[in-house]
Amino acid sequence: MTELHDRYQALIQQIRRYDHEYYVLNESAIPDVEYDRLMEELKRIESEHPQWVTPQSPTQRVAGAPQAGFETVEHRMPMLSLDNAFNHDDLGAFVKRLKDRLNDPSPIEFACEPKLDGIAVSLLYEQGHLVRGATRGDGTTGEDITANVRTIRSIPLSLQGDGWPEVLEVRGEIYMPKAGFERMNDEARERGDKVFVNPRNAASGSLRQLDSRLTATRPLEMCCYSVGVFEGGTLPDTQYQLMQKFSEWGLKINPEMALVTDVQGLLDYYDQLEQKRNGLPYEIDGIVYKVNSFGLQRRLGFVSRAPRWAIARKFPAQEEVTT
Ligand SMILES: NC(=O)n1nc(-c2ccco2)nc1N
Repeated sequence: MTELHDRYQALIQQIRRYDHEYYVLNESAIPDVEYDRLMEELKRIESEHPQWVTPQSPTQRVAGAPQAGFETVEHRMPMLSLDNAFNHDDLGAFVKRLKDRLNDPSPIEFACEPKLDGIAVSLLYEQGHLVRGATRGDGTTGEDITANVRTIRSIPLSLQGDGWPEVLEVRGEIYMPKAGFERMNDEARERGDKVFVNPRNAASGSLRQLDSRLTATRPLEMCCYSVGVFEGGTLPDTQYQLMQKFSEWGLKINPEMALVTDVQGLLDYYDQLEQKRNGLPYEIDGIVYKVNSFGLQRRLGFVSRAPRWAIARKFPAQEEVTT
């Protein structure tokens, strides 16, 4: 029996590693037929030994039946909205305001991230296991979409590596890549079904399904970009270091992230990303600039619902191409 149980645990680790390589690192793992064979062997062992199955097993990503509705979730820490900068002068004014408030003229380091155009989501991990997924909602109250979040392969059911806090709330954006959006709409047209106007609406509609078996068929991904609640552990001192930790723990982060210094750095990054924008495999509607140091972020605090230490800079709206 222990030999079979050892095989069972090895299978879970192997499939978890392939999921991470394929869905988080976007590296081609093994041929589908080989992956499917491993999953079939895992399901067969679980059917013979149902008492071994835990919610963290790769076979447990899709619930068997629809839920009646969505429970509400009260966010222990509000999910922030971002102040906006509409032009380069606004960015200069933003940096000046920070230096005045810090009463320190020395250069400030910023973490720069593409502003993904999806749905902001909170993932709660306890003892390293995913226990809840929730939408941002109005920032204070969101909807419990755990069953749907569990179907997204780029979201690990258990954190990898070590050193993560006992309670860790990871925040990020769930989005639908452009190629998946086009493919899904082509299939919908062939079936005579409703098509979605844009990837953001498609992601939102997919997350609001009461039947997670439908959500599981949708090409959704998640990039993680900030932390909410954390207990029973420590986190790095900067946004950039936190993202490296997230990646070590098996969470997907955005590869376009960069560290820059002062206003010129913000402007250069804007120009670089504006050039890249149309070639990216997902839609972005701007950039999020964050003061990199968490110590400085704490000193700067928030104004009402938005942090003083971050600002969004939007690109000009793109002409809707009517197909
Ligand atoms: N939407 C998006 O891509 N965001 N949103 C934040 C954010 C919002 C509040 C704190 O951080 N960061 C990124 N990359």
